[in-house]
Amino acid sequence: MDTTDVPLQAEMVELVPNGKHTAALTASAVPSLAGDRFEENQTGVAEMEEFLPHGAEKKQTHFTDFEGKTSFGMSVFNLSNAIMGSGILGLAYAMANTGIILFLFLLTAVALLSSYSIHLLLKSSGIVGIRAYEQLGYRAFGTPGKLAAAIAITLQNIGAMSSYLYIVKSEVPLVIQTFLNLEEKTTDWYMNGNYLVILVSVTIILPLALMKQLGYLGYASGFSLSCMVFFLISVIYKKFQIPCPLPEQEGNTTGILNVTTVSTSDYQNGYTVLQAPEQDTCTPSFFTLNSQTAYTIPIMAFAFVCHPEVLPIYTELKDPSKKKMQCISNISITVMYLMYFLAALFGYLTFYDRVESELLHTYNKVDPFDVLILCVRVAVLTAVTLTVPIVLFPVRRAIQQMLFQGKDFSWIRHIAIAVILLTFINLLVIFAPSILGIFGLIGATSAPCLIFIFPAIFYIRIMPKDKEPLRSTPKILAACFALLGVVFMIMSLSFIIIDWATGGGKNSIKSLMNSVRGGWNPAGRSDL
Ligand SMILES: NC(=O)C[C@H](N)C(=O)O
Repeated sequence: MDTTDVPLQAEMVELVPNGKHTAALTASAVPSLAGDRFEENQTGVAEMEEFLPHGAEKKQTHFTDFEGKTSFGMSVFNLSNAIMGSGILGLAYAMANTGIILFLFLLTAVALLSSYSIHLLLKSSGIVGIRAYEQLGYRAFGTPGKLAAAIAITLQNIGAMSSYLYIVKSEVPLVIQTFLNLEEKTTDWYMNGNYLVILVSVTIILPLALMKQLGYLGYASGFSLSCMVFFLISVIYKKFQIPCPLPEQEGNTTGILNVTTVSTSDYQNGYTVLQAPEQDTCTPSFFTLNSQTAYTIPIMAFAFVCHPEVLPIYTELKDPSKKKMQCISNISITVMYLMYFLAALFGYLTFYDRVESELLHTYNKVDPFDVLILCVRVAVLTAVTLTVPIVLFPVRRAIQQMLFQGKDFSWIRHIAIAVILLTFINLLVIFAPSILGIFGLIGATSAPCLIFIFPAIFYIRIMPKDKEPLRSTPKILAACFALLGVVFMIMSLSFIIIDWATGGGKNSIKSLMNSVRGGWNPAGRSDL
């Protein structure tokens, strides 16, 4: 089809919720939304060519720019999998620093805000045709908008993927060691996290990342979610199994509960400083405020980030409509909200103030050879491994939009970008885990941008003024939403900077990691 049709088609889509554009294709008379700023929408030309059926022009009344094939259920799985990641492991720690009531309040607020943000993205995408986050940026602010969105997505998702692969690198050797019943780590290759992370990347992640469409990952996502359900059930079960307070270390290695002392000094290191009044260690707190409370919002925001994946999933949805996609998002967010709350609650009620910024690590201290905990670790490993391909898709797309815009789909490029990305993340995780801390800084800026600021400002720019004037309630609400994002961003950055200024080298890195990775904190592990 004629490439010059593309911007016109996109423009004429009048508040059509889903990319099933009912507007006629005689769009030459429709004025450009943003004036003459964009001579041509080069962004999606090639992709649209690919997606657009060649007979589309004939379908004057029911134009569909991409024939999605993914079912409602699979889309729920994919979006839930995109939401669920290492974030869940940090929430019990967040609860220890807020108390149950304040945590519930904040978690509810972040979940609602996340859903509202998806609403804004979907509404904007109804105007320009469903595509991707960066295209909304392009529509709203031209190339700078597109680049800002693409860079934020790339940084956020590379940060998330490297945290997942770090879990693989540090947990798989421990799991193998435990399975083989070895007291000490040996020098065999299968005990070396570096080799194992490469093996997992090549054998599991890469083949999944090479799929042409996200929709094909539905089964993997469903499996990944069931692993997380198992994790949750185990966390609940363990609450009733692990005594509080933990008995002192007895040098006992044969009992059912081999308990290693969890002394308070273990936790008085940098980011895990918790003031645990001796006599109250096993009493839940409903409302807590301490120096770590401030990290709660970035931890929760990270846990709910899925926004780069929303539009690609929408594009691939069968019989798409904005209502259907919002419903998918709301179901995914609600289920994750419940899982997050329960995991945090029972994790917290097991260890109270002694919970670490990474929940699994805390169980390790009780009994690293416990079979159930071992299975839980395998489940979490599987879940995060299967999340990597989902999170990689939007990054590849963002790179394509930045470097190869307007080019036709090419398998070679599709494969090459995935291989280069995975190689880069592997190198990062293997050779420079401490550099990962820098993603803390990036994450503190990219997560609020992707959840709050971009959806709101893109919406304000994209929604035509004659439909919704600048002073209309939806636009004022969107402006407040963007402002909230700026406040969150400044807040997170200030905490990081204050921590850097006062914490000293290692601890500051810990705090950084903590603030971006939803509490998953490789730098906080003893092996670093
Ligand atoms: N998709 C992401 O960026 C992070 C994800 N929400 C997590 O908790 O790991």
